[in-house]
Amino acid sequence: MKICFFGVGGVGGYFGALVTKKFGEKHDIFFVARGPHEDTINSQGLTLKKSGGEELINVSPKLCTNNVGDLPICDIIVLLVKAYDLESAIAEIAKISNEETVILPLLNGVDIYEKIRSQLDTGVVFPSCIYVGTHIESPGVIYQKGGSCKISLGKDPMYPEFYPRALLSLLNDSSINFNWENPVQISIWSKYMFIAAFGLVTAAYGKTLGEVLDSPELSELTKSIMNEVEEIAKKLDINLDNDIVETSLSKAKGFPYEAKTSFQRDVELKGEINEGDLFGGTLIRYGKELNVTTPNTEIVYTRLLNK
Ligand SMILES: NC(=O)C1=CN([C@@H]2O[C@H](COP(=O)(O)OP(=O)(O)OC[C@H]3O[C@@H](n4cnc5c(N)ncnc54)[C@H](OP(=O)(O)O)[C@@H]3O)[C@@H](O)[C@H]2O)C=CC1
Ligand SMILES: CC(C)(CO)C(=O)C(=O)O
Repeated sequence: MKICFFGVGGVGGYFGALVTKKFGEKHDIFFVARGPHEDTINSQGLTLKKSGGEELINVSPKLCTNNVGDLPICDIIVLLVKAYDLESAIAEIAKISNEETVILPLLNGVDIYEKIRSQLDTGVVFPSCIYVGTHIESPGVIYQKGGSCKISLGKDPMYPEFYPRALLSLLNDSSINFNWENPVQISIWSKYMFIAAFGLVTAAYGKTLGEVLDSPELSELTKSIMNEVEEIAKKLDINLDNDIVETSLSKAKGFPYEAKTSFQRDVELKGEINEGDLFGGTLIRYGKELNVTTPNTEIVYTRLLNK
């Protein structure tokens, strides 16, 4: 098979390394990367420090490139760019996919499937989400620490009968945990509740997940954003568990004290280029459309925009 990891940063690099370690000989595996990260992968391979660095994996794909013109039509594309790069990435992916290509986008967000479908009508696209704490430590090196590392994915509403046997075998045989869930929207919204609330608060106040949990004031603020997400989900008929806010809060205890959300990292490193609209902007828009007040999201998002 021809398999492309489009974006091998924190999450894409983590999964790309695991799949390449297992299947680099058997399948043609391609990485799309750019800049110094691409250069280092080409000269030294991609290194994954798994579970906080105790286990080291080093892999080389068949080709790492920033130009999809170098790639064939692929059977499987794992899409892992930040939301602000999604539109341009989809335009590139359209060039290496056909109607049979299986596309797995693991980005945070509740409307990623719709965003992809508004631009791409080929391929089979699986709505999904993932809990994993991982980032680019230095060019060519991915550092993973924390998170269940489990993917939730469900059927493509456009092809409800299509079961992605090859993709699921690939994940399974690469020792990647997943749940095939239908409907998957409950998991996607539960993950979104977690990351929108913790992402906004960690980024706006410059605190790690552990520091937010330690602060009664910031925990309460995180919880109040989660309550707003819950109200929006209710209006959309997404049946989240009754205790979803409590379980989402306690999920953060499963991450190391010093863990940062990917959103906090972006705000610290890249300033204004970040996924704020995916969290704050989207929630505020939903609130207006659905008549749900979102005062806490607004306070935190405004603080971020004024940073
Ligand atoms: N990191 C985490 O722990 C988690 C992240 N997520 C979500 O997963 C998604 C990906 O996040 P993450 O992996 O952290 O992001 P990263 O920024 O670490 O990785 C994305 C990579 O894709 C590259 N890229 C983007 N567009 C192109 C392009 N056209 N050509 C070549 N390379 C490209 C980026 O390059 P460059 O750096 O040059 O922009 C970057 O290396 C986000 O939606 C995030 O919210 C979900 C769960 C956990
Ligand atoms: C929840 C968390 C922290 C890890 O999955 C995440 O999704 C992120 O940092 O974007």
